[in-house]
Amino acid sequence: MRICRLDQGASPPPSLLPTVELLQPTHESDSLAPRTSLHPSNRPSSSRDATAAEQTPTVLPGHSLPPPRDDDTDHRRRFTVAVRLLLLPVPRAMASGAVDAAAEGVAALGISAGAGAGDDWARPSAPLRRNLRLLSDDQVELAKMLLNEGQGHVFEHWPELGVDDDKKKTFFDQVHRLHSSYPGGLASYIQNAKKLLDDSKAGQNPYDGFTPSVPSGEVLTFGDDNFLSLEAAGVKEARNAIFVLVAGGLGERLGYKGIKVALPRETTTGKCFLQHYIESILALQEASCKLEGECHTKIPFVIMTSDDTNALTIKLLESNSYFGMEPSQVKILKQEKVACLADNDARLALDPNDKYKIQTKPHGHGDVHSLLYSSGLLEQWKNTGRKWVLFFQDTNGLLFNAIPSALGVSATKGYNVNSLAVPRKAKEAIGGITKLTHVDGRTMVINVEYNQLDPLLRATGHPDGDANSETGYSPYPGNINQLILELGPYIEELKKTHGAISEFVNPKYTDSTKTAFKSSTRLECMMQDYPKTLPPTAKVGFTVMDTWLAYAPVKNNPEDAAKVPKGNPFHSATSGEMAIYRANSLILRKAGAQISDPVISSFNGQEVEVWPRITWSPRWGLTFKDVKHKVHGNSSSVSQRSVLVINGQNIIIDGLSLDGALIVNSVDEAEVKVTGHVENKGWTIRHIDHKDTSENEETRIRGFKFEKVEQLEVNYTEPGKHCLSS
Ligand SMILES: O=c1ccn([C@@H]2O[C@H](COP(=O)(O)OP(=O)(O)O[C@H]3O[C@H](CO)[C@H](O)[C@H](O)[C@H]3O)[C@@H](O)[C@H]2O)c(=O)[nH]1
Repeated sequence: MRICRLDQGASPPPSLLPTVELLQPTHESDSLAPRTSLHPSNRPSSSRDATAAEQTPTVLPGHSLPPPRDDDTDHRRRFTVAVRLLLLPVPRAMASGAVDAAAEGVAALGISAGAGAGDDWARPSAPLRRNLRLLSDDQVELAKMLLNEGQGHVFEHWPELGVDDDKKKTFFDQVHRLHSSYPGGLASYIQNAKKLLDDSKAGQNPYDGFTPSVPSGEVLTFGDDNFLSLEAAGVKEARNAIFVLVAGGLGERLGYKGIKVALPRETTTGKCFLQHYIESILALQEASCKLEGECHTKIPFVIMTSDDTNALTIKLLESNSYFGMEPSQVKILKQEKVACLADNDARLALDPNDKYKIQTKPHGHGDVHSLLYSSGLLEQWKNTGRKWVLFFQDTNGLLFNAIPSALGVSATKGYNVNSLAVPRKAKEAIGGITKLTHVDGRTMVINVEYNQLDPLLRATGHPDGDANSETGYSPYPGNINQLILELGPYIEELKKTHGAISEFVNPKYTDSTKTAFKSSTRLECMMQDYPKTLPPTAKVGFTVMDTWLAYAPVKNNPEDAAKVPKGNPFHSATSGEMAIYRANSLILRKAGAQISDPVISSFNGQEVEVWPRITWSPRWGLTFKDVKHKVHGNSSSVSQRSVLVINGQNIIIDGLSLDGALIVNSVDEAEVKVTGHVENKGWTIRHIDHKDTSENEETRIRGFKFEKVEQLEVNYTEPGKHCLSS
């Protein structure tokens, strides 16, 4: 083995950069952003154990689904009415209501009067009435609203004045927050919930009158000429893009205690999802700018967080110097949670551990549209020539393999909306992209969420429901929730809707009488329902790519993953990591390298293909053209037991024969040729049981870890030409 100009030691981590900008638009000032939707949608919450009857989610009544597309005027008129109803400036309207004389008398003191004739409104709740002296005028109005909406139970346990007074005040602080962060206020939320819960109980079919059929979209074949030219078009457009990561989800199904974007995407390098996303955006930025010659564009990166994820996301960014991104490029939009509902009457659920607190949960990724709208960022970006907004989710480690070509499709086809899709296995937990034709002739191409597709098909003459065709896949492409929206039309639409996304509710009932819930529920909304409000003239398309290339999320905990029907994807930490090795192996094969076949192995009860553990930094292989350019000839080979980590922009693989572990790091200015035979004992894979608490959680949920027996690691830190050869 001959190593030319080998330097050891990595550069020290950069020092901490300034803190991220946290944008928190309130809906009080943006009261137009309605949550009551005209175009309801349906989707289950994280848990998937309820029966179909129990799971049927519901939409707001009075707005039959989907939107009227060919009678837009009528639709808009109804929409306007709905919005107006929501637009009442609730706190002020309430404050200007009848205020009793006693309260007026003490208003200057900031407290209301004690129980008296003017407090008759509080008669339904004796505990509240006894505590009225504690409340400010605004709080009195909130209390009135709660009683009006049938929420007297929240005061039932209140002791007399003087006991727990601070907690009582804190309770009202929370009520105020819930009230002011929901368009139309908490009363609207409760009223919407009542309607949706009624519909859910009645089993109302939101797709009444619609017939599903298989739509046609762009189907890409990895590596062919069309793919290459679309990738090139996408890279060119990338400098006009904005990336939006929705990362407010609890990740209940995975059960991981940290934030999902902090999980390692793969464990050869241990780089987390967020690092990979940021490095991919920066690589795109650089590649796109290079095409321009001189260009100083910084691609904006928005992260939507929630109270569950916000602090940890900011900490992850700050403690890693934003993974190389300029802090000013990153914008954080925090979504507010909504109140949980305990029963069919939409009674607010109290926290079992703190009766002075209302239980809350995230409202769904659909919040991203109203948050972007009210942030004012979209207009700013439009003024600086941005054209595309790309939305993506927290744990798809393969996503950036698909971004350049998908953006190329948007640019060349002129799509206002482009959804990325993959072939879907029947009953897989991803929505199906479906053409819906109404009896009155309207049509739309839209995501039908996975729990709705089966009942819809059964109700429309497909007795097998959500079933695979002779191809072994569902005929309906699977939506992976990577959306590319054209900025101009997006802004125009948001000016009308203010980011309104239809809500739905998905209570898990204890039994078929649908009278009680297994646990509290809440209203939700989904970002992929955005096209439902678009006029028929909008160019809505989708792009289908191979699953192995584009989609491998980490959503399921080991136990649930092991129960996934045979042949369906596990969507676990195990499968998510193995999918990266498989994709990289297949990409290198396509580029001419000889990559050994995988072996089958079982981790945490999941049988997966174990390919050579090959990874590279986004700067090395952003597009297939880049990979082809850096893999010379077809004489390189990598054995199944090998690990290959390529970490540097200008590393050329030319006649390498690898049987062991090889890690090559280089600075941009170094050009490194890797050739010859590298053999060592390499890294073995040790099985770990997910119940083995001696291992950390990140390891346990994937079910394996590498034992680094022997490896060759080389670091090129000096500019110039280098070679690593035997
Ligand atoms: O209130 C929320 C809820 C979720 N999220 C984020 O939204 C993304 C998606 O959440 P889930 O992974 O829980 O989504 P589901 O698996 O329920 O389903 C979604 O993702 C699937 C693909 O992974 C399909 O596209 C499906 O149609 C779509 O609804 C995640 O990044 C999550 O962090 C939020 O930001 N806020």
